[in-house]
Amino acid sequence: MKSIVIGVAGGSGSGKSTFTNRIKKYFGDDVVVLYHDNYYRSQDGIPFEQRVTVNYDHPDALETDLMVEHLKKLKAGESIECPVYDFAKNTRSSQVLRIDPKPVILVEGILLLADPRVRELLDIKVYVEADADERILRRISRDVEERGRDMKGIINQYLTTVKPMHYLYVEPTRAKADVVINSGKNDIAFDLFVSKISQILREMKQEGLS
Ligand SMILES: Nc1ncnc2c1ncn2[C@@H]1O[C@H](COP(=O)(O)OP(=O)(O)O)[C@@H](O)[C@H]1O
Ligand SMILES: O=c1ccn([C@@H]2O[C@H](COP(=O)(O)O)[C@@H](O)[C@H]2O)c(=O)[nH]1
Repeated sequence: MKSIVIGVAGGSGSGKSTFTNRIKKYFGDDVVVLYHDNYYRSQDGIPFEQRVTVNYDHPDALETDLMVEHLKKLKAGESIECPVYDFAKNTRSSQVLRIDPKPVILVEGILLLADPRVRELLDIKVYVEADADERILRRISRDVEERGRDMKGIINQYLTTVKPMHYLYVEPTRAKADVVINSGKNDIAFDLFVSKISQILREMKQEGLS
């Protein structure tokens, strides 16, 4: 099976998942999503109080080697067993997720475009743009509602690691993207991607590649 790989990067809270999930919902079984977030390293070796002080916005916090290996396998038509990260516990869960290869592979993560090995595997590189104030406001709601965090912890983490790492490692990768989209709820960008992906899927089907 031949695949097209689309990488979606951007700051935390920019709307990457919103955009990616909308594409996945539209194309259903033709699309698989690989979340770089699931490749955060296990923090099982340290107590919870220490886990919350780790710099999760530095490239070293992620096991990108494993994700590169998995992405290569999916591209080669092989299934993978992806780790599953538990944000409430700040470590990997005991679960793994079997992911089967599909004609369209979406890969998503804040630091995706920071690694040349990942960039090399991507056919289309997208950067989702959003103002810093909107990103932090969205992150506050999401982290409280979905990731088991409190206000004090979110603010402390934002000021000590999220913000400085964003300007050091995430924002510079905007220049590596083929397409920069303004907001994950951008209907024009969504329509353009639907038509591009539909065209690629049609060509793959005509050539008998998917
Ligand atoms: N353009 C937008 N307007 C309003 N809310 C948004 C917008 N984009 C994303 N959100 C909301 O912000 C939160 C974080 O978005 P998400 O897509 O998970 O960001 P990311 O994956 O980049 O961290 C979600 O609750 C989402 O519904
Ligand atoms: O244990 C962890 C691991 C990561 N984070 C934060 O997650 C975001 C990236 O996820 P998005 O879905 O793109 O927001 C990153 O900024 C890390 O700070 C965490 O808080 N705890």
